[in-house]
Amino acid sequence: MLRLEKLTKTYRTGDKALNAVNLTVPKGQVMALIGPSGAGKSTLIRCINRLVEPTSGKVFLDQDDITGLSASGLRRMRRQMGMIFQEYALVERLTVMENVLSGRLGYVGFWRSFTRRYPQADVDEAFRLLDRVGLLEMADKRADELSGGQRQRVGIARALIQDPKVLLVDEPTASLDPKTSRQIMRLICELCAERELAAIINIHDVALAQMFVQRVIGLQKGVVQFDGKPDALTPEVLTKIYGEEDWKETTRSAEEAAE
Ligand SMILES: Nc1ncnc2c1ncn2[C@@H]1O[C@H](COP(=O)(O)OP(=O)(O)OP(=O)(O)O)[C@@H](O)[C@H]1O
Repeated sequence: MLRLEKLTKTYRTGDKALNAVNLTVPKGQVMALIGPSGAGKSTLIRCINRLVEPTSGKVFLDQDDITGLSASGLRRMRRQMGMIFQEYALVERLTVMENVLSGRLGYVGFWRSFTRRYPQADVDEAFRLLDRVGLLEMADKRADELSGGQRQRVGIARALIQDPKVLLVDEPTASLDPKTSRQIMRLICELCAERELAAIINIHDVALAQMFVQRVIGLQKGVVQFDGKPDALTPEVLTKIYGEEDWKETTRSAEEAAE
């Protein structure tokens, strides 16, 4: 379980990106984070694993207070938080297999990580994960030979080989076509269900979020404006989060969502 208590971030420029956000994401729940540009979505995701240092407030993963950890404690804790990025963040000249195995770098000792020699159990698990994300045949290909959708599948396998408790996902489909976007969202949600993983997905595409997640959080100016089920995202709620617009074509009705 992930719990945020009054999480606040004020950047040095004075921008208050998060304002006392309280949030609990139970084990196995996939939650979409929506909101206009500048609402604080990326900041929220990055404050959880302290890529951005919160100004105040606390983040708990199960019983552990992440905000109170020393540098070495934080390194260990980050193993439990898998991250998936919009631009995949793969090492282009390495193979698919090597990219997936790099998710184990937080676990193996210095010498193994330096020489990139991984235990056989890690290699076996990497093959299993590549099979699960549909890339077994691509294990020896270089990352720069893959399509965007295939790259994101590598990014997903790399996050999962960490054996995380929570997935932090930052705009996973922003660089993908609509069909591939659905496939990637479906895959992330299926994997979270299989592994009882909590996930927070920062996503701009409201309709896509509605199709796949169980819960949506709407952020606006660093404050939670909406917390509920996807089919409760009415045009009125979207106006509250994003401002005045014709939302009828954006949202899916409850009946459609149930299909
Ligand atoms: N490194 C930084 N230094 C100063 N201000 C920042 C920094 N990063 C973000 N901000 C500010 O914090 C606020 C929230 O930004 P953030 O990137 O978290 O929003 P977002 O909802 O992810 O936006 P987008 O959807 O455009 O990615 C904005 O006002 C932004 O200008």
